[in-house]
Amino acid sequence: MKIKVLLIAPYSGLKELALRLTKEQDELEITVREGDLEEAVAVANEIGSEQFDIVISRGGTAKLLRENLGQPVIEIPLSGYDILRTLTLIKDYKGKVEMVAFPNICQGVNAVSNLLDIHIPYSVIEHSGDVERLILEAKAKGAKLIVGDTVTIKVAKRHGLQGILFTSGRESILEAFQQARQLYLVLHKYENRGNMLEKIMDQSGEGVAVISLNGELHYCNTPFLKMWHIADDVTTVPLSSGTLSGLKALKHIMAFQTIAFRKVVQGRELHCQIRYFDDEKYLLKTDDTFNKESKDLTVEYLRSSIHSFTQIPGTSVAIRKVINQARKLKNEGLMAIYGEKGVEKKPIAFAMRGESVFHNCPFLVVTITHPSDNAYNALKKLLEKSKGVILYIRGTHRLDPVQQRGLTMLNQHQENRQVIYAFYADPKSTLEPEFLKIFSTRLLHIPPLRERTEDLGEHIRLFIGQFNEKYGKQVAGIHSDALELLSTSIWKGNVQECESIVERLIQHVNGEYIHLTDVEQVLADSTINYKSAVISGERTIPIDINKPLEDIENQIIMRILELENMNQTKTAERLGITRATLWRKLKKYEQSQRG
Ligand SMILES: Nc1ncnc2c1ncn2[C@@H]1O[C@H](COP(=O)(O)OP(=O)(O)OP(=O)(O)O)[C@@H](O)[C@H]1O
Repeated sequence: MKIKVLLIAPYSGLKELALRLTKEQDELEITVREGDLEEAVAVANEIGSEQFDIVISRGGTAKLLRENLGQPVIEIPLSGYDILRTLTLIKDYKGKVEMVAFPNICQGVNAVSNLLDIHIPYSVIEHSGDVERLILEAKAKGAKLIVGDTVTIKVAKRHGLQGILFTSGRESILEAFQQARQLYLVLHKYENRGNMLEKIMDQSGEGVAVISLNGELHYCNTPFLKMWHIADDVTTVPLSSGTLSGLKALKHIMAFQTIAFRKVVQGRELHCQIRYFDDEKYLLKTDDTFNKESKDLTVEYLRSSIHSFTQIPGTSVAIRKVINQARKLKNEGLMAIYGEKGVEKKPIAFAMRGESVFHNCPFLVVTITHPSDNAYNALKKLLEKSKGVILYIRGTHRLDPVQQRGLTMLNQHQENRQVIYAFYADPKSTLEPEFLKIFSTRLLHIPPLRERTEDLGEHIRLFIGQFNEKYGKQVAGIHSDALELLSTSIWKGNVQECESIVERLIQHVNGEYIHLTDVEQVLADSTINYKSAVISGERTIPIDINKPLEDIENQIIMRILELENMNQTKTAERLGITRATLWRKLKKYEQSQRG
């Protein structure tokens, strides 16, 4: 396939010469037209320059075409021979000569004329609109002959002067053809490479984009467009201004750490990861299936609708005590919070933030998913370098004793930053004493939901409202016997579990009230055997005999751990095994679940 070239000659002589030379070019299919400056742009548009791979022209016309066309434009040079030829022609001219030309011609002529010791006064054309004035000035100074560019000669003749054009000769045109061949090869190579990369990006299941933190979208692949439901000509990424300003505040952390956040698009939750890319641009990756993090430490930027303690449901003595204590601790730069899974540790931390000196700080959930040197070093870096944020850190109890002691060496009190260590169990029974000491007087305990069941009704009502909205239902309440059954449940997953049970109830019921039978049916279908758990009370637990022995053993261990407030020493004692054996069993089970 031949390279398609459009050559627009600013003067007829160049057109004639080019036409003669095209015959010798096997690899090029050259179309030659004539046109100077704006006229050349009109010619290019008329012929449809987009069908050509490369455009060739000369001087100011080439410059103008470059500004107006999408194609690469090659300029026919003015070689030393070309200049020499013209200078030889004018050297014996008796009248006054002046050169009026574009900068590149002036430079070339100067270099050659200096060598030959021929000095021609000259004026440089910066803009094509200057030509008229410069010619008139030359005329006023007594010039009879003007040498220069096509446009200069035209104007000079109009003002009654002689004009000689610096013409490009054969070798200059051939040089332009050679450049066209080379440029095409390079472009073709990059185009192939670009197409291949685009295909690879499109085939990856992930949505990938490059954005600026003002929302500008610089690049994205096809999966990204689909996940975000945007058209391919969209130039901004649809993130809320709140999220964008939060991300801006996290710029310095993104320079060394990927930050995760979630975004709901048309009811689907997208898991997003963002990190500094290059030149004030950020790489945003999104996944619409839950992507199990394989990294040892993850950082998630979490936003919340909770800004005050009044948004924390419940009136029980237990929750009021929590709120009182949280109010006292809210402005502490370093503190800890503990309570079972789903007990509302994060909502309470958000309420504290809303009423504290840290209310403008982005909230980052830092999780040690695998206790390793990598996780420890990443955490240390975050503690050393982050400012203006709340770091809510989970999983430090899984670090080894040396690493835990290492954390105590860091200056964790930074201005305008809060560090909250979060635990499931009382850290007094699990942490290295030295590490514990740095926050032990600022420790907030959130009791499990089963110890404040009088709050259950309020939680359930709020969740009913929330899920009515989500599923378009009109459930008005729950019958007292149904609520009573729920109140006697263990709620191993606490408020989080209550939320998912109410979600299932709302999906299940069709009438206006949740009845006892609805609760019984939903609980019977749920993975945890509530009914038996309710009946069994503390001393017995339900056992699914269809499960493998390892699962049953773990179920027993977890129940005793729960009853012993996650204290491993007491649990081991109660089970009649050593603490090391208990630890090994838990670890083995955890690994078998993961693997
Ligand atoms: N960012 C949030 N904004 C508003 N409500 C939230 C937020 N996070 C959680 N909740 C509500 O609070 C309930 C309990 O929260 P969550 O499960 O996060 O508790 P937690 O104790 O922090 O959990 P975990 O132990 O898993 O860290 C959730 O079921 C949800 O209803």
